[in-house]
Amino acid sequence: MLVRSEHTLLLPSQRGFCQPAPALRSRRLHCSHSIADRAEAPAQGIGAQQFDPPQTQSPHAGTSLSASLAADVTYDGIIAEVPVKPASLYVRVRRMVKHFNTAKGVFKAVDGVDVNVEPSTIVALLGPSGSGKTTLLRLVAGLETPTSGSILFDDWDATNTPVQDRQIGFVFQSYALFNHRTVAENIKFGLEVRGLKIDHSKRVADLLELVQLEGLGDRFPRQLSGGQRQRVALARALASNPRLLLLDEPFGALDAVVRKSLRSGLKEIVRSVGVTTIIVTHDQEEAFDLADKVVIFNRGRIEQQGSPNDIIKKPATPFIMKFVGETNQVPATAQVRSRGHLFLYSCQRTAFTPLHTMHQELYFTAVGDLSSHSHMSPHGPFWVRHLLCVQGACAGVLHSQLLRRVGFHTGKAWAMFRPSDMQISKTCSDKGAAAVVVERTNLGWTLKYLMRFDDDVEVEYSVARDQDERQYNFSIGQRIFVYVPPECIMGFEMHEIESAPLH
Ligand SMILES: Nc1ncnc2c1ncn2[C@@H]1O[C@H](COP(=O)(O)OP(=O)(O)OP(=O)(O)O)[C@@H](O)[C@H]1O
Repeated sequence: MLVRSEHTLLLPSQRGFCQPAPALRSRRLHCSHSIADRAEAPAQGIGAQQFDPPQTQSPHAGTSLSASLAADVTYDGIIAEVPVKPASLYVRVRRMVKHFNTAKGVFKAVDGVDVNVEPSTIVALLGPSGSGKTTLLRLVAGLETPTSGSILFDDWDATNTPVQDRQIGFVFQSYALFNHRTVAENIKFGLEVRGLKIDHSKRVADLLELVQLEGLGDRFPRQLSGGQRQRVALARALASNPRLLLLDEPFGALDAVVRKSLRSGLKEIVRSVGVTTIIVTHDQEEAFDLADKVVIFNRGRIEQQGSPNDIIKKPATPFIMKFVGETNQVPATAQVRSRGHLFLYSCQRTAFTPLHTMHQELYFTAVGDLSSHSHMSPHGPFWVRHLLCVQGACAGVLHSQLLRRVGFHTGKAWAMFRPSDMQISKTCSDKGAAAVVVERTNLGWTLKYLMRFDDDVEVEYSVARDQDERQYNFSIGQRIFVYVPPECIMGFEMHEIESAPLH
């Protein structure tokens, strides 16, 4: 049954933040230490302990998240006892900048970042190493002072609020558990630092149940698997009923199988509790599976943010296109001559389409719209939108006039497309550029072909094994024809794709 007496004590003050308790100083030091240690943390011993989602399910499962959070809770267990809607926080990061002074000068780790984290949602910060993800998390936590910019927690400007007053739960890759304390004592620590006057034993028992570690409260961390230790860390972070949960590579030290099972457990728990959550991860699968919104960092800036679906289906920049999923990249103005046909698969900023078939005097030119998302270059990138077809002897002149009219300049351009968007045919047509199969790699359920066009440009094509058996089964040296629908091609210039750290 629902017990309300406990969680009324856990509700935040009207301002939205609890006042600092004297004991919190030690927590602050502890948190700083944990983050600083993260990069150096050795890989932990890994147990193959499975972590299935908790059996306690919300009766509102299947309804919208906000509806289930707002509803009266009528089921058993700790999930029902956590104050849901009032605890979830709306986090807004505004024009955030963080510079570090280094021997080489000022380093822009975070360079003008805006992020909204809606209440009760999970946001994943994803990006290459050194792109600024952890620095942003530390800024949100209050473990770093911004060079400029602000952080709003609901309507409260939390930019200068000390870490101990932010009512945040942390989970880090290195667990940061006390080895000399039992599991139960570690979880209890999360309550003690907040000075919460509640029945600690019951709360600990409930949290152990939530993370599926019932019966293990008396063990010491060294007697647990890596996955179990991480669940203790999660229980401890949730013990103080945080309004914001920050996770920094929480599963980074675990093997793929444990990561996956912990991930589904985490998702269930975070959704059930309704706590606003920000997770830093290197793992794209983790980010796309866990998060309502994925924020992709590159060189201290946000390259794109949106739902996992948006990012996968509508990558805004060549960097995202390359970072998320497989891509083929081909140079511009490359031509393929085959059986009297001239194929152009990128002409300045045109696309991978036949430009000219010598016999028919037929010209195609693909014209792209500049991407509205582009902030990297005034000229691109773009997605191809229209295909124009002109016939006759003056077509070449029209073609170059057209390019001038739509404003394409003559920098070195490239075209990029996903192997999954390639259409491969065994027979020659105006729709395909000729290539030869040069390599076939067996990847188990999929096969990867390497195909070389007549001008030596190579592209990869992956296909499911059963589809290959039914449809392709190409042999090395076989002549094939490759077509990519223009709307699946992104044109760009090389400097738009750089991801080296800023200095
Ligand atoms: N205290 C510091 N002094 C100087 N440079 C720093 C400091 N902290 C971070 N940096 C630099 O800022 C950049 C961003 O670091 P950050 O830890 O935020 O990256 P990240 O995206 O989280 O990387 P990773 O995924 O490898 O953890 C890095 O190049 C890092 O070296």
